[in-house]
Amino acid sequence: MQTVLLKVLGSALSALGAYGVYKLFKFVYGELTSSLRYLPGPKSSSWIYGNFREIFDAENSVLHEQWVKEYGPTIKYRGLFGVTRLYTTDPKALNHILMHTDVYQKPEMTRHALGRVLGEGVLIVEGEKHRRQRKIMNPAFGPIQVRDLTEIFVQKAIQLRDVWAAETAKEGSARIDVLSWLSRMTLDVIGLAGFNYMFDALVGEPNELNQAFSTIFQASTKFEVFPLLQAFFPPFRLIKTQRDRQTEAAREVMTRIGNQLLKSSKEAVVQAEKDHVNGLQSRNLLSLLVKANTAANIPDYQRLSDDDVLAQVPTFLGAGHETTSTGTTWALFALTQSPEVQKKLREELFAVPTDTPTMDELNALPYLDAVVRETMRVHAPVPSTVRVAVADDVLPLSVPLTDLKGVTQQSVPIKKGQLFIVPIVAMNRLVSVWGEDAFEFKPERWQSPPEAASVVPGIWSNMMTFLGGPRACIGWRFSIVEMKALLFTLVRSFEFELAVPSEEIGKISSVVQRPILKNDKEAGNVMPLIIKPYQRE
Ligand code: HEM
Repeated sequence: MQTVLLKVLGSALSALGAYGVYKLFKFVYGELTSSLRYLPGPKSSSWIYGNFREIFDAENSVLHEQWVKEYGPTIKYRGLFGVTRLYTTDPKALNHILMHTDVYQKPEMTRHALGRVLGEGVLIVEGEKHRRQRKIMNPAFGPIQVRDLTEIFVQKAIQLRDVWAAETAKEGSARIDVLSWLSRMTLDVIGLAGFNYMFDALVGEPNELNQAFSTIFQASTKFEVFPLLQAFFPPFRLIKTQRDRQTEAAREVMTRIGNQLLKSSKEAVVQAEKDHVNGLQSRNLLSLLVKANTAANIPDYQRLSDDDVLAQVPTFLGAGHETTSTGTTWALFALTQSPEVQKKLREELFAVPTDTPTMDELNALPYLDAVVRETMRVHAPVPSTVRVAVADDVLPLSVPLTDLKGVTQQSVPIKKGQLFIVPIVAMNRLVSVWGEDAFEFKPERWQSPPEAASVVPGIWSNMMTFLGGPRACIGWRFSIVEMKALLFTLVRSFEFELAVPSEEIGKISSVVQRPILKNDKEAGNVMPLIIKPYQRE
């Protein structure tokens, strides 16, 4: 028996070894013959990590932005185990990548990492499945639907205002971690607006789903090798880390709650149809999706299965909650750094004679709009994303590049398997578009945005914040109005100051770019502000 076992083990190890040698050979051959081998770019600083560690230490895009200054808009650098990554801020090349979703897709490792948390929702799936999901989902995110949801945004912003007012009541001011409170508020909003579900995160202790989510999405402040090994080498995924177990537990909670929500949504849609009403219960995203999916004019082959609909619950939670809370956190941070902007914004907001504005009233405020745009430009919550070419292609360039052999290239030949970083915040802060002060927070620049911005291939406001093309963010209108409702309510009620010196605030990115305290990384993702009730003269 023992001999048989040893033989099986021996064969398995030999097969694994042969597979490893084959992969290594394929990789080395691919690199030696790569069409990118003469592209300019920084030297790799490690055989194992490539340029990864310095990128991790340099707050995401800052280092890339320096490289672009040094080597030009289209460069290559090394990722883990020396894998070549192509990085370009050339708008024509990026437009090509974003528009050709049949060729440029999310890499398997990204889909694995996101999928184990969020399931097979619209954020993860590719090809025909994506087109089908997106088609049924698009109508739920239109301007009319978001207008209907504004009441929820404003109600929840007022509830947060009241919680903070109570915090400041004793001493006249309070030190508050605004990130955690905004995160509770946006969770409540996506619960209600997404599925008519009450998380009640703004009252009492976080409930089980809230807790599960916070654990998964807490960005790691340390450089960890094992998750990278799992991402690159699927066999490592068989080894379950504590984080994997937490994620699985969270997924179970989400599936359980998701099933209940889907059942209630279906019942609410049927009831609303019977009663010929369009009540709030059936005005949430999930019910709109259920309604669209059951509409008589949809052919059966285009309908989503229950599993597909269910997968959108964690997708909305994951994609629509921390992104908006982080964006609003950076907006408040920016206001603490520009007291004159804070004052000017408050003056504009006080001109509105109601505490409960509609979407149209919020959208009619030009300075609020400029503050939101400028925050989304400078502090884009998702700083970059990734794509892989699933077929050979040719990438067109608007700025020709001179390769290491001195040859000028108008385009770059791309081989199947090539990884790309899609720069979001770096595109939003291009000096060639926004001028020398591109890194500074100046809402006034939106009075006359530069002509040059029109080449940036973004779905919103000539920025990449919500990406562009068929995979652009579906929830951009939702989040912009939610942020406006929050800023409207909070800036009218409080004055904001940073509770620590500004140099102490750092950024750390795990999909979403959140604040940390550089001198106290153990504190996790926090943004401590001193808030004082605003006394109107
Ligand atoms: C400030 C807030 C937000 C930001 C910065 C943001 C940003 C993004 C970005 C950059 C992507 C593309 C990711 C990629 O393909 O690599 C994306 C996709 C997506 N976002 Fe958002 N998002 C925000 C809010 C929301 C909200 C509120 C929702 C839903 C309620 C939402 C739902 C989605 C979904 C479902 C996708 C996948 C779309 C697809 O692949 O077809 N997002 N978002």
